[in-house]
Amino acid sequence: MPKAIIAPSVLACDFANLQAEATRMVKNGADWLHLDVMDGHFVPNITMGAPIIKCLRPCTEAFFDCHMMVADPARWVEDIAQAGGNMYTFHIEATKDPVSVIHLIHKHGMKAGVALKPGTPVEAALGDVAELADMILIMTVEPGFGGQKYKEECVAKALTLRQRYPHLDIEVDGGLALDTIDSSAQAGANVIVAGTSLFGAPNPHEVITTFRNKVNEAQKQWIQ
Ligand SMILES: O=C(CO)[C@@H](O)[C@H](O)COP(=O)(O)O
Ligand SMILES: [Co+2]
Repeated sequence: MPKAIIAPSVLACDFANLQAEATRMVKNGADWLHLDVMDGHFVPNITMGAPIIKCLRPCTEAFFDCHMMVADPARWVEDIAQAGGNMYTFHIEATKDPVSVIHLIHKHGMKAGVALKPGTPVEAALGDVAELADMILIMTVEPGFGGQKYKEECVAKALTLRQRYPHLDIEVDGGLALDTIDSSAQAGANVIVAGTSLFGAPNPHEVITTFRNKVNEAQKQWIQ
């Protein structure tokens, strides 16, 4: 069964101390670090790109989960691979040919993730995309900003995917916190991204442990 993976989004950290903030989350039990790359075109915000990821790479051995909110997903694959990205998750809305982008990502030695905005139906990812991708990301907020309200209605897409693809990594991202995790865990999501609720927590270890326990408990129902 897919295991729980907790991925703090550094978008909510103190960027003046990125190295310390990233390693603080790893010490508190994070499995991955979620790095939100925004280009100011696909979303109305600009964050970081390959140069910052490259600087962070020697600071930690954590798996870098790169969430690419960019208008041209193929364009940045080589740069992110060279910077040390491990997962390259692009938005299906940004390309007419997601299968080619998945192949390109694999060719560069990274895992391939495919993200769906709240308004994108899950059918867009069924079939070839879900079968070739290593992970599907269900956005539970509109991409572009941290600290938004969780859209619970989006988790129905995670449930559809989990029922069809019992071994697929399914990530949820946006507004995940102690009071919203249950619906995502119950729907079968196993990769939990959280920014505000982890970087703002007095005890992030406790929150990470709670997320992990809830996901692992919920995943048991999918064992056939
Ligand atoms: O991709 C995004 C936003 O576009 C996310 O990764 C957010 O950074 C998550 O932040 P919180 O909603 O957990 O504060
Ligand atoms: Co993200």
